[in-house]
Amino acid sequence: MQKRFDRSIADYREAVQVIPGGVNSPVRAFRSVEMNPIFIERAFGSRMVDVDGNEYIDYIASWGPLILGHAHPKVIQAIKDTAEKGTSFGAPTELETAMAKLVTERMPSVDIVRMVNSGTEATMSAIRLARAYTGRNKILKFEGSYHGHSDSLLIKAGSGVATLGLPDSPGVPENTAQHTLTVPYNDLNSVKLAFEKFGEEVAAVIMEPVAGNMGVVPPLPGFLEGVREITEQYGALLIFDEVMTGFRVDYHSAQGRFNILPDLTTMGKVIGGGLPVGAYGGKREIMEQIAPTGPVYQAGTLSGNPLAMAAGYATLTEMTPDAYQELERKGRILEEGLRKNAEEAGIPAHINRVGSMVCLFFTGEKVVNYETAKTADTKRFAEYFRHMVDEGVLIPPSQFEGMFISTAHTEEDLNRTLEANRNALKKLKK
Ligand SMILES: Cc1ncc(COP(=O)(O)O)c(C=O)c1O
Ligand SMILES: NCC(=O)CCC(=O)O
Repeated sequence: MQKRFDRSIADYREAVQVIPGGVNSPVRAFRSVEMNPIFIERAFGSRMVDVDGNEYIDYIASWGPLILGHAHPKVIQAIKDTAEKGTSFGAPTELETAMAKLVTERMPSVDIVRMVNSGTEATMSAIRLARAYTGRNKILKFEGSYHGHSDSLLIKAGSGVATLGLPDSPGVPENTAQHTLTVPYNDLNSVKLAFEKFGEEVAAVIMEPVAGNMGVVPPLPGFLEGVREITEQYGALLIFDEVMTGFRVDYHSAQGRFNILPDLTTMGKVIGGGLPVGAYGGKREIMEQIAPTGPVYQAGTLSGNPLAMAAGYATLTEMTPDAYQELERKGRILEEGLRKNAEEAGIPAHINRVGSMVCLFFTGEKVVNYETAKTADTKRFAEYFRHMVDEGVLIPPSQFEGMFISTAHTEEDLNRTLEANRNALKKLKK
């Protein structure tokens, strides 16, 4: 490595004394890429600057939320203006209704929405609601999908769980885990077989409409349609986990892009504009089973927090349909450039992209599910990651995560990224 990380290394040594692994979320630990975590000092637009003064073109984007880039002036102003009037009241505000209106207008299947504080809370609450509504216990999820860290959903999970190779977490009781069925993504036949066996017991299928936690994996044609049909046939709910894809892959999210309507939708990331937010919503009849209109309990001291609502509202307001087209165009530039570079370098690679979510897998195989994602050479990814850091480009530190493009990435940033990619590929051990 040519860059110096003296201060990051010192910060990390200090952090591990008082924080497990020195990080507040495992994916920040850089373990699988065999580096110490880089501590960040500040960020603006497409750039992040670490505590040693190294500057990067950033594609982590806080793991998805920052679709406008870092510290967007309108988002920062909205947070400032709101903060001056108080940061939390424990009583409703008009801002929450305004936000709910925006979400319900844009998210095709969502009539009514409840705000929570994270994606984990959103999926956990949606599962509880689905179980209560159907009077059934089992849920079906896909291998290598990540839906946050609640017990029922930490089975064969993606994201950091996959990166660290911890498929089933200790601490999840067996009698909880037994209610979670898992099948391969993009494999409709396996979904059918699972329903033939357990169909009457399944409360819901929860799925990422574009998988984003085993790297990026688009749904194959007919897959989302098929799952929608099967769930309807068996009276199970379909939950789209749009925590990552929501307001990211399209103005109308993945459900709009692919034109499939789930019963419930979970959201997070972009709707918080960089502040802690999650949400779940859907059909009125189902959602009104939640307290206080119904018996299913779910609550939150800071839910619908004014600062988070202001940041989310400002973000969504900036994200016009044109802005999504622009992201699509940038996504295409990156996708095509990465493919061309890998071909020219003679490196086996598969590139998946949906909108502004892009992933370069170091494998010659087509990646359609977790099994095929795992054919990627993670050692090679680690080496590539470190070369990219040296080149001043920060991508998520795992083969099983995608890059996020923001409206702040300029064409120059993309060209510079492709140049960095070319240089990094050249330096890889053959
Ligand atoms: C699809 C998906 N669902 C749920 C989550 C959990 O969200 P959070 O980290 O906000 O709890 C994530 C990411 O972390 C995600 O990508
Ligand atoms: N794609 C993985 C995530 O978004 C997780 C972020 C985190 O757990 O910090």
